[in-house]
Amino acid sequence: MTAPAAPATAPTPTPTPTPTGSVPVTDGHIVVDSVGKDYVALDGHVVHGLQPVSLSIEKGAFVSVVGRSGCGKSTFLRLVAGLEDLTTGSITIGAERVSGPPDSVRYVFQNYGESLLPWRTVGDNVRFGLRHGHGPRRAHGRTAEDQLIEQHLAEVGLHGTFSRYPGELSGGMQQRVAIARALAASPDVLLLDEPFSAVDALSRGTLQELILRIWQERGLTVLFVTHDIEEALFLSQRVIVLRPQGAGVQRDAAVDIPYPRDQVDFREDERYLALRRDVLGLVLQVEREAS
Ligand SMILES: Nc1ncnc2c1ncn2[C@@H]1O[C@H](COP(=O)(O)OP(=O)(O)OP(=O)(O)O)[C@@H](O)[C@H]1O
Repeated sequence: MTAPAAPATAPTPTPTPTPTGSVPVTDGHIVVDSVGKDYVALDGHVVHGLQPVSLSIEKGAFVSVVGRSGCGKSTFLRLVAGLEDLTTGSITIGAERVSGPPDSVRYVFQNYGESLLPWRTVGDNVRFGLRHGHGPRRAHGRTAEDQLIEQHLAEVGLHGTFSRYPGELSGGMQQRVAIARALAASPDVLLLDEPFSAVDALSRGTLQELILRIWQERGLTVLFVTHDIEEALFLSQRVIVLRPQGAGVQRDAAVDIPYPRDQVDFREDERYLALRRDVLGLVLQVEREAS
């Protein structure tokens, strides 16, 4: 496979005022300080979505978040994305405190079918990302914009699909469109919430390699949520295990295995096997205690 030779360093784009007048953040270093989230359920009782978590995620890092269902993975991602208000703490990305969706952050959801606009062509879906992004890759004029869109599509292996509709593509291809749309916004931080869980195993492998290549080439900070511990270890420099029921961080494990990582060789590496045993053991132990 083609995968990063080393952790990449993101180029620092020049801050450009957005059409709404807000100034985008310009750096992918994420600091999460005592961040917690409580929800009030319909019957009025308080649910801990996430109990206070503190983390520092370096610019250009690839970090995965794992843990059993309901432990707060998606809540954590939505808070970093500024899609929900914090109950406690603060999040900063670069120099900016997150108080709404930052211009430099893009989110790719599991359900590409819901996130893509089915009545718009693939090209127009990516155009949406381009027009609502920031940074130096914005184009002036329809032709220049179309060329940029073609480049974004080619970057995710979808050359020649501009005029097709999402519903005409396979699941894996639709998720590539969603990734291209996110990249068209020139983000510094890419958040992915179980992005490959709805695609078949083979497509999943190629999508994993795609995301590693993009991470390396663009120097993005990537936060990746998955149920799949093997996927998390294969992709990441660091795997964060959350405790059940939003009870915070249980383990913060460095995956000290160099890139490029080969899908087959990686899974035979002693360091991978030891980490897998450790992380899987933790999660399974929690499952047993909960059942
Ligand atoms: N809008 C909401 N209102 C009430 N409770 C919520 C809301 N969103 C999440 N929760 C609760 O917060 C907790 C964490 O949910 P979250 O979706 O973050 O977990 P998760 O680890 O992503 O789960 P899964 O792996 O199943 O997707 C759960 O108990 C969930 O029921």
